Amino acid sequence: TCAFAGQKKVLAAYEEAVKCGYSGARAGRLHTPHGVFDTPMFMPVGTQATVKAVSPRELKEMGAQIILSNTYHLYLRPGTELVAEAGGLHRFMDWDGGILTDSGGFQVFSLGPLRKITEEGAAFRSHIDGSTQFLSPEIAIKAQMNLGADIIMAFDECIPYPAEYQYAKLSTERTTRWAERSQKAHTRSGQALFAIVQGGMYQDLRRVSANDLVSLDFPGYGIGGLSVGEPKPVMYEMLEQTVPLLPENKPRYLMGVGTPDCLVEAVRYGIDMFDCVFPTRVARNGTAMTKSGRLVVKNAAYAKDFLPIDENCGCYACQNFSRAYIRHLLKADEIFGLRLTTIHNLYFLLDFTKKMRQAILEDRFLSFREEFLAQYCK
Ligand SMILES: CNc1nc2c(CCNCC3CCCC3)c3nc(N)[nH]c(=O)c3cc2[nH]1
Ligand SMILES: [Zn+2]
Repeated sequence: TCAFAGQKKVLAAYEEAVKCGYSGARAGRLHTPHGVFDTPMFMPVGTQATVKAVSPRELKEMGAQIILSNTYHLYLRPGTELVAEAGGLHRFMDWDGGILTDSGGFQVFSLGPLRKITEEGAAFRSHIDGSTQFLSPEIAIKAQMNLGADIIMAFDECIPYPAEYQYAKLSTERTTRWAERSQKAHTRSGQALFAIVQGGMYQDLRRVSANDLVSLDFPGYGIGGLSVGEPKPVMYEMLEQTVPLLPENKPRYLMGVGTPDCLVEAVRYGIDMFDCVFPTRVARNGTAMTKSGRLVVKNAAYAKDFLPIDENCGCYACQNFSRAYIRHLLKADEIFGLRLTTIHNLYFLLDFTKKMRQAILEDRFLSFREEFLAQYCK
């Protein structure tokens, strides 16, 4: 095992990373002010301080450990000072588990019509009221200190795909300078600041980004700039180049990933933490995730199917309701229908990462991966 080396200001401590015999797959324990959590882990996304359609009690019941929220959205509405006055994000949304906030870097570049990026930061138009806004490392870190998450992310630029080598190089070097500025602006003890590795789809830039950020010594590392439309083999190649350069005794968080096939490959390379809007988003248009692929429960084929979505699933939806009932609710635009598909999809991914952890601890991760990929159609 990798003994935990004492690190200053580290509360997202990493210990007990148990390496299984093959490559970098490992099972670990992540220490935060709101508890100690098992990895590999999937983190449900709650963009606007709620995981859409489910309650904190239901999240706890299905085994969620850390959930995500978003600085960009909360900064625009209701404002991060207001959340601070309410006692912080945990109090505001009544969640006593772990919270991780993304710095807003990705959203600025993917949501608001981008105005311009300078060394100072990013100016953009709010997607809510079109007003001109500005985010910089200092503003993003102050906002995240106000929200009070257990883990916060450095302000970065997620390089679009595809991108010219020269642009990727300059942007990655700026993201490293922004990471240093994020570190200097981060003055809240009891909160872990993770840096974010960039480098586009260029192996050499990925290695430079990882090495530069590791020498700045962060308690954990996000891997950004992936799952932005690149082919999966390219994403895996970037992981192969990047993950081995990150300290073994620190958490690695692959941002915005993803589907079960991507999760099992990323765990193989040594990723510990994942987030993705996919399970909650597709649930809202009536698609359920299963170990053999997606099941569009809204389809007419299920009108008289009185079996649950997945007979082996332990979630509230599968334990109590049939495909026919859920299809009926979705067709009737009943809110409870969205709640049931969301509960199932979140449970599916949370349970999937739990199964991967168990396989690693029992040193059978490779066969688990083979069996899963054989059954799962992308
Ligand atoms: C979907 N693919 C993807 N997502 C990325 C994300 C967002 C991760 N998810 C955040 C939650 C979603 C809403 C609330 C918080 C990325 N974020 C940052 N900061 N940098 C990336 O390179 C970055 C890269 C990403 N790629
Ligand atoms: Zn289920």
